Amino acid sequence: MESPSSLVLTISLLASLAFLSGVFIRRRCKQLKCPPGPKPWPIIGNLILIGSLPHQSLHKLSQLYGPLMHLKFGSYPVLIASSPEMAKEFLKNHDHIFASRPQTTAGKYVNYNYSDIGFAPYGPHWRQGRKLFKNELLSAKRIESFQYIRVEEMRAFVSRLYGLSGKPVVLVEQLTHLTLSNISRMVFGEKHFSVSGDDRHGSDSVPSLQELQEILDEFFFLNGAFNIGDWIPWLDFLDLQGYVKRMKALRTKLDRFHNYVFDQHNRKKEELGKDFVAQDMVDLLLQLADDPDPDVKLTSDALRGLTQDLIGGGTDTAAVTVEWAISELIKQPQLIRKAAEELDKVVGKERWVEETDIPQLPYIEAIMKETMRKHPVCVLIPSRLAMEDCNVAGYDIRKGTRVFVNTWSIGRDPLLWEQPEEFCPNRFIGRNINVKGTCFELLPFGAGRRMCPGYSLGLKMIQLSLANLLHGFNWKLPDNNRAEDLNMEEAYGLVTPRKFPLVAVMEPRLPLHLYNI
Ligand code: HEM
Repeated sequence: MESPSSLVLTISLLASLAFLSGVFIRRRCKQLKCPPGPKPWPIIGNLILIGSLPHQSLHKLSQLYGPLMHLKFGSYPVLIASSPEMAKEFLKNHDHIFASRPQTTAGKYVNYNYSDIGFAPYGPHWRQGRKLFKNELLSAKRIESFQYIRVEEMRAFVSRLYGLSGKPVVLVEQLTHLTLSNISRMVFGEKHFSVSGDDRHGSDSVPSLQELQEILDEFFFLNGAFNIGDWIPWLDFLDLQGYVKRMKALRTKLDRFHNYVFDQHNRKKEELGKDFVAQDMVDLLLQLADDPDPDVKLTSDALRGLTQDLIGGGTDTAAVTVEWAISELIKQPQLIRKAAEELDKVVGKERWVEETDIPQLPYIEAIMKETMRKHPVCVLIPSRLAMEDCNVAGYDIRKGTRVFVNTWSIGRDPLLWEQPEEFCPNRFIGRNINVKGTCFELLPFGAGRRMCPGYSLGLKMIQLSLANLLHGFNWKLPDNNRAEDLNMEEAYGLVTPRKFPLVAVMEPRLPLHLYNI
């Protein structure tokens, strides 16, 4: 073990080296043509400027420096793209160069050494995973085959809410319960994470829905946290924020969870032998792992990483989007009335909204798009990494540069959106703007090679729950709180939720027999 004085000496030496390399990089940047940006400090670069809501700080800075801004976070050059044109440069025109992601400590510990898709570097493993997601796990046919689960869980959801009528409800808790029940049944195929069926409680080996939710909360926090060691690698060993310790503790919980899930599925597969038919996504993954001739062998870590992508991808993202939508609507009751009119006309008052109704509900779709414009859950699209030196929009970009697209900023550009601070679904009526990664002014699911592979499932879950919440309930704030006083602050993370969860009171608006399952 090193003595304290030799440790101090080592740190000072490393700091001097980092400082000198900073000077060297700045000199190099002067020789190259870099986009404009604020001057970096030694060692920390511009990290000091980003604050607790990085997307908002970067938005303000980009108004000074322009839609493509050059910064330095710790040891790494960073670019912030804040206009549709710049987003298109990175996510379409030069997508082949920026299709990788930087390695992070969370990717190592929490995501099984980058064995998932979201954190994996561009390469054969990532390609194989994307192919499996597209052709097998999240194909249109597979998503359709799980429709009955979404219907059952939706019924259980509205029934639970009915039981809470007239009382103040923390909406996001109910929504996360819905999305997690949905996804966990599609992925694990069982009901023990769902209270809609024969709900069992956690034991030593079987995590309950509540435990799974706690694991996911920590998972989201640590994956979204700004870990100093990721940006100043020579400080990594100090674990200044204690995140690495938490990541290792989470990994132990995740291991226990995956052991339970995979043991159980493997046992069923062995028992059934040739009669085994995949019924859920874990079954499918196990079958695919048996393939004697895959491009890349699916290791046990890969099975775990891919399972986490499925569970993590669609739970908080969908719940947080719907919570933002209801928060905005509750401030403008006339918009809720307009949505209810559309629902009464198309669906009527004698049944719930079904997925097949969605194409006939343009106003609900407009509410969803407007929510995604003003409150994209990924306010900064997860970082892309330049795999080689290149030239973008006339600027020299070095290999290793990290690129963030600020979707929050694009959604507030007054040149693109009239009165961007207003929540106004009508702006989407009659306009051909989709969320499929081809309209660069609206990128809730990203774009290009790394665009969200779960977007079509995500859209189904968001639209169906939003439509049924508006169809089945009248909404108000508790205790005569005034809608105009509702706090709309954000909390930054891998997804960006409300800082203070919405507490609302619901009353049924359909015949009561529809709520009792
Ligand atoms: C419900 C709303 C959802 C939103 C708003 C959302 C948003 C996003 C965004 C912005 C990205 C980054 C895209 C990029 O880099 O260009 C992403 C990636 C990803 N999403 Fe989603 N997502 C949602 C649902 C889902 C669902 C349901 C799943 C899976 C079941 C999923 C799985 C993933 C995965 C695996 C990636 C990483 C892709 C890669 O790096 O190649 N997401 N998502």
